[in-house]
Amino acid sequence: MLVPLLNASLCQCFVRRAASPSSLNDPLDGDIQAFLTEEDQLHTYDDLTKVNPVTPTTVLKCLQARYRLQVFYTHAGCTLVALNPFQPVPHLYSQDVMLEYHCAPQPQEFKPHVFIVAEEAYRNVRGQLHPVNQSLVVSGESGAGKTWTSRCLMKYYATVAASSSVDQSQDTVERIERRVLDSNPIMEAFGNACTLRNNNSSRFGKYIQLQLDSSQLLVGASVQTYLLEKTRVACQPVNERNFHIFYQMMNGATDLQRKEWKMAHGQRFAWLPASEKTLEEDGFQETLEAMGHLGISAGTQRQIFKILAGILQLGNVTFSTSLDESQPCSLDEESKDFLQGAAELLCVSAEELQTCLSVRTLQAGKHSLAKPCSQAESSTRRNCLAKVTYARLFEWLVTFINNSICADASVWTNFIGVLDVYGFECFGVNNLEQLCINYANEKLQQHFVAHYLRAQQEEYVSEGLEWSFVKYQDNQSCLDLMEGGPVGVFSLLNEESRLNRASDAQTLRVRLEKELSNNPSISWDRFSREPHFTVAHYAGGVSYQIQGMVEKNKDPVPPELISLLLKSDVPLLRHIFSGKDPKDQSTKELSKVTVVSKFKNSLESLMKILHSTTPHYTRCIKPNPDCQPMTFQEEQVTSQLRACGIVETIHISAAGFPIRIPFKDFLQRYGIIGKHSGSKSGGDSADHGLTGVKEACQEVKKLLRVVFQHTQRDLLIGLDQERHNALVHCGRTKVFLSQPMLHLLEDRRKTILSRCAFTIQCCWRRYRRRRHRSCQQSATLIQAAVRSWLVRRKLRRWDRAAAVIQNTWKKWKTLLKSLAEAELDDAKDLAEEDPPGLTPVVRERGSVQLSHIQEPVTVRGWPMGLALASAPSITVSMTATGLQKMMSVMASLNLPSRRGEYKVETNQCTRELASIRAQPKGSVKLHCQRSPLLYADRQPDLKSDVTGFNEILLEKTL
Ligand SMILES: Nc1ncnc2c1ncn2[C@@H]1O[C@H](COP(=O)(O)OP(=O)(O)OP(=O)(O)O)[C@@H](O)[C@H]1O
Repeated sequence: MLVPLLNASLCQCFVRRAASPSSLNDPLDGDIQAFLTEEDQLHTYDDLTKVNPVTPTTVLKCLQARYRLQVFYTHAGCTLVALNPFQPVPHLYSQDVMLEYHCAPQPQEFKPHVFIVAEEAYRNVRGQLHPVNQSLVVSGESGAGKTWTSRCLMKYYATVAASSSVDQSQDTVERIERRVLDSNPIMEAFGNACTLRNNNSSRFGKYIQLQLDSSQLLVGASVQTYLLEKTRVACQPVNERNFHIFYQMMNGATDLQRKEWKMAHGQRFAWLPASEKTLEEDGFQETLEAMGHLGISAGTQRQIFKILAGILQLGNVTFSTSLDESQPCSLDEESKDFLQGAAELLCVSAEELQTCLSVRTLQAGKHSLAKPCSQAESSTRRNCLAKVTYARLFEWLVTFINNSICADASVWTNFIGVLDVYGFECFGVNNLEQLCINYANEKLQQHFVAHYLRAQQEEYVSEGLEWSFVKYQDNQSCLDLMEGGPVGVFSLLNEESRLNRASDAQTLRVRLEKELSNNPSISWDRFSREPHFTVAHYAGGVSYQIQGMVEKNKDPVPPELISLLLKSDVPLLRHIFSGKDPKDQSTKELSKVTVVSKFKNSLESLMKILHSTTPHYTRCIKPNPDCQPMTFQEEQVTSQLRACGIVETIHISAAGFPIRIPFKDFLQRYGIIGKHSGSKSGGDSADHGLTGVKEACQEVKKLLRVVFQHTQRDLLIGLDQERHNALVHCGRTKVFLSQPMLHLLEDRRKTILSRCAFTIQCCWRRYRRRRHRSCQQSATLIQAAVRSWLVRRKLRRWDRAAAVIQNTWKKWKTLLKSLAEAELDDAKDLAEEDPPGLTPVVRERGSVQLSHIQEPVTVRGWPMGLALASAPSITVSMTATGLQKMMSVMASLNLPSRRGEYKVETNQCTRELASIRAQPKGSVKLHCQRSPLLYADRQPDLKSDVTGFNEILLEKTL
């Protein structure tokens, strides 16, 4: 009951991520992305399956980074991805490099290269107890570099097989090598053409078997071709050219040949458009040499070129509409000449040729009926004659090449096959050719997926994983749609083609819709004017036009034409049509052979061969549509990665365990989960640097247990072992993770990290608070210490000052005392001389000596407010006047106020008062600044409270 919740949530996530291709594009969080793949290190990844996570985006970035650094080859698991440099890179393909790869004990450790694939296949054959044949499948879109790569592989084998031959005569080896290699220029001259996408585009598919003897030496080869685009002979797409061989003849023929071939300088041929464009592929001499090497005699060569020249002449024959329907179309004068020329070159009767082209023979029982053709029909018959002749000539050439290079069955024991097939095609208008090509690609894709799945499974097994891709959905439903019996697109198309009636696109469309509407891989746009059907291929949907499909499938060749050619005086022409005489074959037999059925049969036999061999895939990628060197267009590459199955491999990875992390890295990143989950597991391992893989595995398992426990606790449900295994697996050296498991781990890690961050924040804040508080306390302490130090310093200074003052004061006092005593001694002496009661002696201006006063005496005082002298302050403000002053003086001197006994009056003396001192026996000494001692003998009141002699009653500091 508890299981469904988590299962539902995890598995929904799992299904969503695994099933939807777009989910693979999900940008992962920057941090995990950086952990899994370091972007600046992307170019170092030699294998695309090692980028983490394997998504189209990371794969694309990796390829781009490598291309920028001129690294053109990258592994993608069991596939090799080859980016076209579109410029010569001679050092990459030299003979030395070939031998280097061949002689290396472990070529896999070298940089990715097509030679690794070649060498691996070569060693596979050699190393087996019962040698297994090998197949090198080279695919990609037009111009991606398939032909180049196939050539490279053939050169490699020609070199390494020859280099290993010590006991054979060099001559023999060279002859075989040469022949094998010479088959290339011939086939390219006859089967390649300049198209908008590639100047040297192969217009046929081929499978070359390189035959090896028991000593693994190259002893021969054989070629099987598929679906030559023969319509090109009579109908070239705009801005494209016919097959190279016609231009080679035009450019390279001698005058004699020109005369013979009716190919004058400046002669224009309708079927040779863009003849002014010269290509490096137009080397006629090279083709002639190759023909010679392969043993095509000069006579046969002459016949071949005569036939080709005849075809060119035919192209210039145009029919005019006949006004009378009972009469065949007429020819203008020029066309008559060209027809005559064609007939001469093909060595047939010109009249017969014209009749064959413009009159149809209808068979009614034993009677035959002649029916003039319309202009269009006549043109079709003309084209048909050219196409069938060229196709038969090409077939014959291939057979000849095979006869020339194929070793005797008793000589060779094994082979390495090189398959160079057209890639997935999707144009504006797609017809039967595209249907066949895409069908072949579907077949190869299925083969590839099965092989890749096997390779993945093998890796899982080697890592000890018990998991299988049993539920992986491949492209079977699309194949069922096309080839399915009893009802499929091909069978319905064949049925329509075999009916002896005019083909009608609408009828076929209705039949397709009625019979196949249950298949999810087919759809229709009901609003489209043109009848068509859309097939959902693995590489994307392609809409096929039904119009003309049945006719193309029938590929009818008017029997009159074949009969005519069989009468030709050119032996080769007779030969290539021999055995095809319509009279010798029953109509039933003929009607059986449609283009589709022929193609399907040849593909089936190819698939049988592929299934019996060990395949090696090379996916060629065209980095830009303009064939420019060092230009990488992301969209262009992405669509090719999808079309060549690399994205499929990514889906396969996603269906399994797309993320693989070595134990050590895993523990380093996720060890924190164990540490912070209250469990002892998983935490310390990364810190202590585990060395043993076994211990690391144990730690990882513990850690995963913790994660699951937590997930269960969080979601209150349980996960069974089966579900665990669908999410994560511990291999022998790595942890295999599904996308949902990665997200689970990442979520857990993030939660823990944010909890840790919160704890760190709390600690930090607490620490900051404490630090602040202690700072405050310290500041207070320092302040107190400084203050006390300042006070102490001040006190010390005060002490010192007081001591100085005291000292000085003491000295001063002593001095005064001594002076006073000296004065007193003088006064005594005077007193002894002057008897008491005498009138005061004025000693000094402004001062009086009061003694035994009978009359109120005038005390000449001090001009300033002596009264203020009694103020606590030692600084006296001199503002008081008159009585105030007198009173204040009285008060300050603390003199008893005895009315009438004395009076104090302001002295005229403006000098400042220094001090007032007590005199002996009650006298007061008014001490002036200048000579205070002059007042020492003044005695204002004998009954005063002044006690001390010479005591300072009041003093003003200066
Ligand atoms: N490895 C390479 N180094 C240098 N140039 C290359 C390489 N591969 C391809 N090219 C260039 O790219 C061009 C197209 O390559 P190629 O003819 O092999 O394409 P293709 O896939 O066979 O195309 P098609 O399907 O049309 O035949 C070549 O003519 C060559 O100039």
